[in-house]
Amino acid sequence: MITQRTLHTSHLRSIGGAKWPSIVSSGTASQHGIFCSLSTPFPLQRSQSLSSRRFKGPLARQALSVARQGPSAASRQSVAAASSQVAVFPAGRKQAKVTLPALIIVVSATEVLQRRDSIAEDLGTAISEGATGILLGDAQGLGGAELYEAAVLLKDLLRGRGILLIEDRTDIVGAAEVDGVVLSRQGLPTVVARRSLPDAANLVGRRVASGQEAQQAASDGASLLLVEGTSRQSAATSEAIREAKGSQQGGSVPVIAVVPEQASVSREEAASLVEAGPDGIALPLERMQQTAASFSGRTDREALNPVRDILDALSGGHSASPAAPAREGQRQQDGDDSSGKSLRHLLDESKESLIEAERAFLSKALALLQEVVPSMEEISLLREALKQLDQPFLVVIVGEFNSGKSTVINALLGTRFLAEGILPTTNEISVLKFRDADEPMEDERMEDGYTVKYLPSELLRDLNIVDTPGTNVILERQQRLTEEYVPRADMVLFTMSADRPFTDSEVRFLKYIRQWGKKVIFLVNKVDILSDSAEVEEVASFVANNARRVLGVEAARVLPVSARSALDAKLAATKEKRGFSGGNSLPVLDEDSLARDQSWQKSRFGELESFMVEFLVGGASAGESLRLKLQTPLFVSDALLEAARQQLEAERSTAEQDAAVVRSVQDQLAEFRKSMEADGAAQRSECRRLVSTAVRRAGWLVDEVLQLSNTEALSAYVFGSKARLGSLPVARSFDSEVIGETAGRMQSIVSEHQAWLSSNCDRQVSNYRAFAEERAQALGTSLQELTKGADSATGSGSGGFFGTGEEARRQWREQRDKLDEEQEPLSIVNKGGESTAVEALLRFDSKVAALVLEEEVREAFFGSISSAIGAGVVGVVATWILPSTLEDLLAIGLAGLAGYVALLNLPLRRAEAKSKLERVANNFLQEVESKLQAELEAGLEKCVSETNSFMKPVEEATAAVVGKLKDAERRRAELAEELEGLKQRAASIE
Ligand SMILES: Nc1nc2c(ncn2[C@@H]2O[C@H](COP(=O)(O)OP(=O)(O)OP(=O)(O)O)[C@@H](O)[C@H]2O)c(=O)[nH]1
Repeated sequence: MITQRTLHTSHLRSIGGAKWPSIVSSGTASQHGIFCSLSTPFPLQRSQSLSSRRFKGPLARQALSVARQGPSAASRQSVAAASSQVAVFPAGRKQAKVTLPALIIVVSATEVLQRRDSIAEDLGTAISEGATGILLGDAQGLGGAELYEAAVLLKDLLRGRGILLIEDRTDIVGAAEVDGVVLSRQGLPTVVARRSLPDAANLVGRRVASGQEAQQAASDGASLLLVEGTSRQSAATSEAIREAKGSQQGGSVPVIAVVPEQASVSREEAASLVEAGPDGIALPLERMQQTAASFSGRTDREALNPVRDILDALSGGHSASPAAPAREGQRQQDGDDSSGKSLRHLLDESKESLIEAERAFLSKALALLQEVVPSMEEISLLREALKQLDQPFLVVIVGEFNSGKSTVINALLGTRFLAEGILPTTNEISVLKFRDADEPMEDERMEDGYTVKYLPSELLRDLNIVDTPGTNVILERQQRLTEEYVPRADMVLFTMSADRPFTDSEVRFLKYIRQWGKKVIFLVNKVDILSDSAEVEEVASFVANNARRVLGVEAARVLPVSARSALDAKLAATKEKRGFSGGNSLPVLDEDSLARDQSWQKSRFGELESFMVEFLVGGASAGESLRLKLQTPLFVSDALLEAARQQLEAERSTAEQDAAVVRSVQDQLAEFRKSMEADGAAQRSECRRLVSTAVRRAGWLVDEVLQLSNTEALSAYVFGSKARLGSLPVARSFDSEVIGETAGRMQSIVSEHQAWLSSNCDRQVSNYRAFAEERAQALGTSLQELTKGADSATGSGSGGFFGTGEEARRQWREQRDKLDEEQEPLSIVNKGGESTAVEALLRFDSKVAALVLEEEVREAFFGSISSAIGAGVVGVVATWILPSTLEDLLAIGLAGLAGYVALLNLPLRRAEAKSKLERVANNFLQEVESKLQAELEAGLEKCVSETNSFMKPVEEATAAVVGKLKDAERRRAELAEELEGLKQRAASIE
């Protein structure tokens, strides 16, 4: 039989333990990646288009809708839906963590809403100086909407730089998607609050005032404890902190000291607080300065850096400070090998070369993943796995709560080192590592939240053992912690209770473990509760069968044990204890008596121990441990490369949709132009209708005036010698009967045309600009930056035909000037200098038009007379009478017989007059129309060129993202292929 002694024998110690070079330096937090979702909808236009009142055709409506909404809303939605991040862990994204030492600023929602800007500045400064989070208080009295608003403001401010917690209101935590809640002492039970929170909000803090409350909260699954004394005095707080820390086995839930709003902290109180050893402090913003002064002992306000001073005091003030060991731990991880031996002794040349190839591969994979999927938080697993290569074999013990994980470890160690109990007792991950007895043994809180416990047990020289929280559905957080740790394991000891092996949830969790390619040893614990060895065998084969059937594990290694009996036997066989620092001790066993012990024999624990020895250091399966060790980072890479493939694929499809949406702007611009042109044509045809009506009326007027039976009019011409030209009957009727409302309506069409054109074009440009800005932002840059690039590209002649906004404006001005030069001035009114249709129309004067008509009438008479009395006479008469008025002329004409005869020619003259009028009107119409059209074209040209001046760079950048993602996928696929080769090499290690 192999006993505990076997594990301690000298052949273990004789194995070489040369240090392996460390592979990578410690990693940093992952950054946020580029997401190409089009999340913000276009702003709806407030002002209505002028034309919408007048032109209501389908094209007009389409043009307006394009101008108001920009690129198709439907395509934007589909894009937004496609941008999701792939999570490697089944329970979703990784948890938010409390950075230690913590400095949490407590603010009230009322304060946030009342002095938004100033508080944002104060909090922003504190966060950038190192404050680790914000607790939004004052939640009870406020309405949901206000609290939500305050939470969203703070979230925006934090931008992930620290945690955001809300006091008690789990509903707002979910709605505002913040990191978690702090429950008051009377608030919801921790378990209930956790269940009501969404997955992403994983932090549940609880206010406690005593060690008992702290213990309860920790075992309920609280993720941090906020301690304040019942009497709100710092002395009471210090006492409660001490109790809270003491009450927790391993002290792994962070304990935060709360500085109350009303009380100030004196120097003595600060010292006592620091002495109590909290993991952080929570205090109102306005207490910061004074508290920092007390903590640092500085009096000079100028020299104070409140955040830093408080954090320094917390981390440097006493030996139990969490930050210092965390840093120490990092050092250890980065290469200090004193915590155990690696498996180097099992290496031969070919394995050495495999290791080298693996290292090179892992560095490449790490670099690629960091570059192409920086938002994937799980990259840290790869970093860890790389470091882990230099560390002893890592055995992770998992199982449902109460299955006896801690007891198994205790039995391996031969002492009650870890807490056991029928209720969930393990809330955190504990990594057990070797350290020589004469070295300090304080627990170390690692930066990633795990606790390393050191002890001088020989067992730990060859392997590190990890105790994990039990998995079950009630304590979701614990389950997640364990899930997150599993990928690091080189081997998993899956502990199940003999009375309920292979429960549903165990099967689920086992499947998850297998997904990471882990070797699982099935430990059927508590076999002492089974009646005889036949039952034990029955359960063992049940487990083996199910492992094959459900998990596809052939020849599963099933070890039935009784950890409790084994531990009891070892405790009974303990001759003496070797104490080491921290008040702990390890047994020195009387191995003969242990071997004789009935309960030890029944416990079958020796089989587990001998398996471990054989597996790790000698015997036929020793090579398997090396293979597993080398496979761990490869399987992690495999999972991450696959997750990266999915993420890249999702991002590429999103980016392609984005690019299509951006490209569709061109079609939309063409559509916009088409519908604007249709509306413009409708406006011009309205002008034509108005003018032709006026011409018709003018014709009637001419007919009416120029006829012999029109005695009234004719006598006015004959006898109205005093009347001036402008007030003749024709002129008077012209205004009322011919022009009527025409001039007014024409004027309003033309001026509306201009307003309609500019407002639609401006809206279009500004919508697309907003869209382009949003796109630029989604690409992780700004529009200014993108168009700057385009500017220089244009300058160098390689950037296509689109210039910047300024360039577009210059082109537009040139174009417009050219158009103006080409335009003939309007013949009917002003003979020179006008530029736009509006100006032309505004200068249109019906009186001038009336004069033209008068002229025609005069000419009609004059022509009639001249043809009647002969050209010579007309010449004389003309020179003689021309300076006089028309009335005089008519009087002369009508007085003579010849004049009378000549008047018989009137119908001819009327036709002439009308056609002349028509020509004039058509000239006028043509001028107006061509001006309108030119304006429309120039406006649209400007709109398109200006839009393109920023859309084209965005289009290019969006297309570049697609190209980059494709390239990233190609590189990823190459690595995945390389990985397959390495996996095959590793799998063939004997
Ligand atoms: N009968 C019997 N009880 C055992 C055995 N091993 C552990 N127990 C008991 O089972 C209970 C749970 O043991 P723990 O070691 O705390 O179980 P755990 O899996 O670590 O529990 P959590 O840390 O809460 O996940 C304790 O009361 C132990 O005494 C065993 O082999 N036989």
